[in-house]
Amino acid sequence: MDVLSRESALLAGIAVFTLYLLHSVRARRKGGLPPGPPGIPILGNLLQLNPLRPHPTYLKWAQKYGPIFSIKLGMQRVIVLNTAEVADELLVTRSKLYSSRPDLHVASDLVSDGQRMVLMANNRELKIARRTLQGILSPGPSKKMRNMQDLESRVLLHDLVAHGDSSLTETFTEGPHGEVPERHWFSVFRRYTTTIVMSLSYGQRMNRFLDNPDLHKVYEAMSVFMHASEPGNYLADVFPILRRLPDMLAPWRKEGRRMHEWEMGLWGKLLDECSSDIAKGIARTGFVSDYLRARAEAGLGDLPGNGATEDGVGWMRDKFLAYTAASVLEAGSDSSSTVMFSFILFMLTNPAALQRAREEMDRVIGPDRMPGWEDEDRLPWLVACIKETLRVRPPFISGLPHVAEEDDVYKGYFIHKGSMVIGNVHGIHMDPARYPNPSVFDPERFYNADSGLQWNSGPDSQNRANYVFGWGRRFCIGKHLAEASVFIVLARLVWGVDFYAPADSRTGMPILPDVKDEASWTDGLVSAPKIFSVGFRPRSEKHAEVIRRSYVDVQAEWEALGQPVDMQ
Ligand code: HEM
Repeated sequence: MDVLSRESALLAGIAVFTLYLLHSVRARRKGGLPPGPPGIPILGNLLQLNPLRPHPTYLKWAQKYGPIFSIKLGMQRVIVLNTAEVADELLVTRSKLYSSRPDLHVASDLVSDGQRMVLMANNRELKIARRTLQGILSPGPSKKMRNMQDLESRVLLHDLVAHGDSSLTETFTEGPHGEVPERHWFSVFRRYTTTIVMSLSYGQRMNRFLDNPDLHKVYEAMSVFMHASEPGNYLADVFPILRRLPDMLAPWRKEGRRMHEWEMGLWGKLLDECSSDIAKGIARTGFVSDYLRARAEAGLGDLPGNGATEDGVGWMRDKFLAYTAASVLEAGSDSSSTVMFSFILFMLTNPAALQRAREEMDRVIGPDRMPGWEDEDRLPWLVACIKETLRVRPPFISGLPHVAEEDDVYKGYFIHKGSMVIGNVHGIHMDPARYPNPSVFDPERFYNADSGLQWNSGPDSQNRANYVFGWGRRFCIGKHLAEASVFIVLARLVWGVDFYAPADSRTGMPILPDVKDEASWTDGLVSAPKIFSVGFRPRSEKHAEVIRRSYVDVQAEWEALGQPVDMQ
């Protein structure tokens, strides 16, 4: 160990011990914490769970300690909420107190320069970003994206059929951080989800999934940022005192700033290109160009820097605007495609459910046209299958952590200011009182042929079918867009495409990942199926003809809209 590392380790040790003493005295004085598994000094419960995959352990502890339990990860007190009732009470009814985020120094202050909304405390900037995005993502405005969702989902069907058996005949290996190989069928879906949010933000579509560095960069940026946010990766996140160390003793600072520069090469470049097109009088759509034009009309054409103006309006400055668009690109890409991959996996592992979905589709729609949103009410089995997919495998399976902004008391339990508070989505979805036989994939629990269709995914806390979109003031702002995408893509997939797993040459059985084995899923914030092999072909010649024709029509639409046509 060199001198610098020895000094850093010594300093860290002293800091850890001092903070540990302070925390223990405070906790003892207040008392009344929710129950929880005993930990060890300093590390608390850190060694008892995998921080990148905590949900199986959270479930075990929920079964032992009940609706609310408390653990300690190093110095960080964590309160985990395991029933819909307690999560609704704290994260919705008391949302004012529970809407901050953990203080992630490296991911937020350094990598994001404090501008990434998903990591922001419950502050003025967050309100400004949310208000701006409400303007494009609340129920009415989000419907304006339906034209793009319609056209892009037609392209997706064509791309899948063109992909055919490629993912069965080629060998693919995931990258060390779960990177998806470009030619794998996952990329066909990823192009769809990313092109939607790219059109929404910058009015530009992604017209190919192969040889498209910008598409990969969006996922790379997410991977960099998620890696930087992983609990325990940086001591400076856990021990704020270390943030005062000089640069030579704080290697994370250089690394964080380097990541920020790299990110700005993507997010900053997108904004710069948009500004320069506007300056040249080139027509651009998308919320960023609308925002820049409105800002210029307000006399604030040039507004470099971070944060927002101090006036009553609170105009976002350039970097804040670039990162708000980035939040849409990041939050809207991986999450929605994960649901699509999980749906395909659950349908293939539950062939009777898939067969029933196809029969419903044939009865209601037939082979001569593709389904649309107007058909939703008449496809209750398909919707039940999507809801059950969301319940069994929510993308953010351990929720996104909130933070208590004040001391609070719940049913006699003391919750310290600064505690991380986690809505245990998996625990709630596996609560047998709410979902009998919770580990079984059973769309029947959501099937109701007679009642009008409702997605019931919040934000109201009554009668929610699932908790995949979070809670309260941090509730997912893209829910309406996401549900519309998930529905149209999966309805059209079931309608027109026969998707199948490779068969074992000896037994003839399909080769599929074991959905109950955690090793089949990625770890980290978003838990997605790891890549698996699937082939795609049209369900009949008639379906093939509709898919072909509609792809040709879409190309004409792109030209009319001034968008690039598709490329293979
Ligand atoms: C199926 C797809 C999606 C899922 C499962 C999902 C889920 C979530 C969850 C769990 C949160 C955190 C909620 C909380 O802290 O309580 C969140 C936040 C967010 N989502 Fe989504 N999301 C999806 C799609 C989208 C889309 C399509 C967009 C944008 C177009 C989007 C934009 C955001 C943003 C900007 C935030 C941060 C909000 C904040 O921190 O205040 N999401 N999402």
